[in-house]
Amino acid sequence: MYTIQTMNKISAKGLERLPREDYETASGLSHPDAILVRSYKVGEDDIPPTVKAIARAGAGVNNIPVSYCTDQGIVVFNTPGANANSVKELVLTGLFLSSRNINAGINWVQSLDPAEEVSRLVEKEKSRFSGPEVQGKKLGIIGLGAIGVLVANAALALGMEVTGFDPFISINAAWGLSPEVKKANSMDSLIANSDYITLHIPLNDKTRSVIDEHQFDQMKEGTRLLNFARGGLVNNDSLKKAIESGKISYYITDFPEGELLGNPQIITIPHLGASSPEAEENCAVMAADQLRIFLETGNIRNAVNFPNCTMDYVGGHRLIIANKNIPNMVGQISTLLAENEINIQDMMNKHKEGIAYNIIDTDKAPTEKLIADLKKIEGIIMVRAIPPRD
Ligand SMILES: NC(=O)c1ccc[n+]([C@@H]2O[C@H](COP(=O)([O-])OP(=O)(O)OC[C@H]3O[C@@H](n4cnc5c(N)ncnc54)[C@H](O)[C@@H]3O)[C@@H](O)[C@H]2O)c1
Ligand SMILES: O=C(O)[C@H](O)COP(=O)(O)O
Repeated sequence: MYTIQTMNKISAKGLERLPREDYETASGLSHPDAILVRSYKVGEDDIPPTVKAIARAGAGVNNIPVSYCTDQGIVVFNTPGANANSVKELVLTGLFLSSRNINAGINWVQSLDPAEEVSRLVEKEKSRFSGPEVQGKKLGIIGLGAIGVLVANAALALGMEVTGFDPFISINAAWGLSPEVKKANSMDSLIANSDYITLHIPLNDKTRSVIDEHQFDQMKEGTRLLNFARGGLVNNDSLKKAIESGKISYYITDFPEGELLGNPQIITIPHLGASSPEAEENCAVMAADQLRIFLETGNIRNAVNFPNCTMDYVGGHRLIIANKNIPNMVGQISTLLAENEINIQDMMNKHKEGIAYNIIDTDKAPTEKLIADLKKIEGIIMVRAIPPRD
């Protein structure tokens, strides 16, 4: 029986992927094998030593202490692309909200006295809420991953001129991107030439406050900035100055903070990007499947801190081992197996940055002592025997 601790409400469709006879899934488990989470901020103290994997049902993993998990041999998964369409639709909504003064107009209508002649007032005052069309305008997209690509293609269909900046674009993303999307060679040039800018990059130490005073200075007067990626990407002090100076006419964010409230040029959405039943289901299903496959077979798909590594598992004896990506690790592992008269039948070794991951199928079950001896090899981070299937 595997135990999975949920740290947020997870779509039932995802939980159904973990059969009840083999999995207990609950929020208050003290020794879980794995954690299933959405945006809950997971602290190191939330991760008991029994945890082998954490699955983030969503894209951003900035709420998980990934480096700590790597050091502990804990595999962290996310669900690439599973909520991208949901976010794309909200970004398009944000594009129109930033352009047509819809929010201000709606709020004004709601503030009217119903006893007044509302339809007459509306016709008299509506010019106050006029705003430009997006067709023919320039959209700059920072980050052309799962979401950025969908936004780019959809904005082209709206008649916008689209430019993207992503120095690390994946081959997959490039395949999905319309050839009409222009490539910016720097973030500065993209920013200086856009009427609308939308952010679709992860928040990490390299991207924190990536939109700061310098970036705002490059922008055209009246730029509309959309942030459906993470609050920390934009420096709030610089943003407020840019709004005061007229550089920014509207900031639309899915990540409200107290200091952003009450400003009519900042539209705050309560982190609804992935809050559609479809996205919640897609993410939960993908996260649960990835967890289950890892726990039951050791195969890894879509980990952010471990390499993808899969080998057909027919249910014999299997060891999974993670180690620092340094010389002579495989040699030491195979020598120890040979000394224990265990024959390797199949083996896969992959690495990602400083981590190497091995799947080793053997003719005999590894003993507890062998596992303990493997763990003693310097550079080994994690060793686990996968229980044979019936
Ligand atoms: N609002 C929401 O509910 C919501 C939902 C999903 C994702 N997100 C956020 O959006 C981000 C992007 O999601 P995604 O699914 O497109 O992820 P993704 O991994 O598919 O794409 C991210 C892209 O950003 C690029 N990138 C990284 N650093 C960059 C930089 N400095 N400059 C330019 N490009 C850079 C990467 O190369 C990659 O192509 C997530 O990390 C998450 O923070 C928000
Ligand atoms: O990174 C993500 O996938 C989004 O921010 C969605 O977060 P949520 O699952 O908490 O809605």
